[in-house]
Amino acid sequence: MSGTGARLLRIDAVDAAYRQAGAWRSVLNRISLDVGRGEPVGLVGESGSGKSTLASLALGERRDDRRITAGRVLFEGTDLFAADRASLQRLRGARLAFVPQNSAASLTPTMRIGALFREVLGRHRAASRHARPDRTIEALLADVGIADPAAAAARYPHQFSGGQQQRIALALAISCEPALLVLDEPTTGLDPIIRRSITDLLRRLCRERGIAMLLVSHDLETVADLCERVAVMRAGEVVEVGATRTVFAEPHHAYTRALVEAVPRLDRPATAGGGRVIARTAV
Ligand SMILES: Nc1ncnc2c1ncn2[C@@H]1O[C@H](COP(=O)(O)OP(=O)(O)OP(=O)(O)O)[C@@H](O)[C@H]1O
Repeated sequence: MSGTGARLLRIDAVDAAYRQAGAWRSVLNRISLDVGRGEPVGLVGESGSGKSTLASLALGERRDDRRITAGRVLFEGTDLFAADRASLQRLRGARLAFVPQNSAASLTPTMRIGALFREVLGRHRAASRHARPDRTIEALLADVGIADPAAAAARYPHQFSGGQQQRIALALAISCEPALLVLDEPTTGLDPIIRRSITDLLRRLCRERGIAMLLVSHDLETVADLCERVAVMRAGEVVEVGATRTVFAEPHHAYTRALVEAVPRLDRPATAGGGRVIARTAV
């Protein structure tokens, strides 16, 4: 699946600013970026360059201390910052889903896994489409590799390992069949083996279900593994965007070159399967 499909998300010449000490400070400067249906797109760049801000705007998140001063964010043709709150609410969590950094910790500790799913499915009407929500929940848990899903649904998050919690959080994010998954550093802080298994799972889930991804990460290897296209940000601007292989193998912008050169080993050849152009970084 590739970015040749219809545009799903269109970030169109967006400027954004945060209020700090009573004044508005610009943090995004005429950012444009599209994500096609089913397309995985990575967002990399230096700390503070605006990646999380852009991801949050892609989710239509409104905050009193932030404003869009120019441009638009369109999701399936809806202007997320002109839409009324009810329309936005309908989109968020259903068509648009978010996987935060350390998503395992985002599972409510006092709720059983089954109840967590029923709450999310119920909130977005998806449950009513399924005659047997328990079956849906068990199928989702099985799909992310949780053994004995019926028993798992009756347990609490702390009764699972960190890696399993991460898988459950992913299953929860895709439970409403979103068209776009926005992920903020989904593999940061994970040990290398769990990171690899979560990356493989994400790739499979999104491919099988045709889910597009906007993936914010400092981990260029994960981006190279998962994303067909990548945008490189610096100081509130997209300095380079293109096919991940090309951008990482032949960076045009000096900043991208420095970023890629900072990865310890770049000498492993690209593989057909994962599309990796960057070798495993030292972890
Ligand atoms: N709530 C806020 N109030 C004021 N400024 C903010 C706020 N959140 C972010 N910023 C500023 O906006 C800019 C972009 O921050 P953002 O978190 O989007 O960058 P980032 O690329 O995701 O960084 P990192 O990789 O460190 O997470 C930074 O200068 C940051 O200080």
